Amino acid sequence: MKTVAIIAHNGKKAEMVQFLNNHREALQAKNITLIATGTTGAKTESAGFEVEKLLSGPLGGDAQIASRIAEGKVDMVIFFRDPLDKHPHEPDIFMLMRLCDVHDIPLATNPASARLLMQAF
Ligand SMILES: O=C(CO)COP(=O)(O)O
Repeated sequence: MKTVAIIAHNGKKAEMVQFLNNHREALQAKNITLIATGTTGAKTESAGFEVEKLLSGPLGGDAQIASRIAEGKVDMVIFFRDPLDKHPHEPDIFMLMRLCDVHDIPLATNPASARLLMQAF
């Protein structure tokens, strides 16, 4: 079983749901468990996926996922960031991405790279 963390900023949540729908069979076939920041997780659940929901990003959800990465509990991160919006919790976002690099965890920040990573996963 592998764990994939999914996170999407508000302007990218629809793309995340679309991405998951497009990969529904692969997620099942590869026995992937999903964890997510709060609102991303709620949207994911509404689309019919099982997902562990952590706190909403601005309330510490990114930091919780960063902590799971540091503990070696995450195998891949899909984080659809919105580069055209401001985020009050930017330090948490950088921490999450930094810890992916520290621990050599694959990180996709847009659908094109996420598609490639999922193929290889
Ligand atoms: O803010 C986020 C990522 O930085 C996402 O958080 P939500 O999924 O709770 O909207």
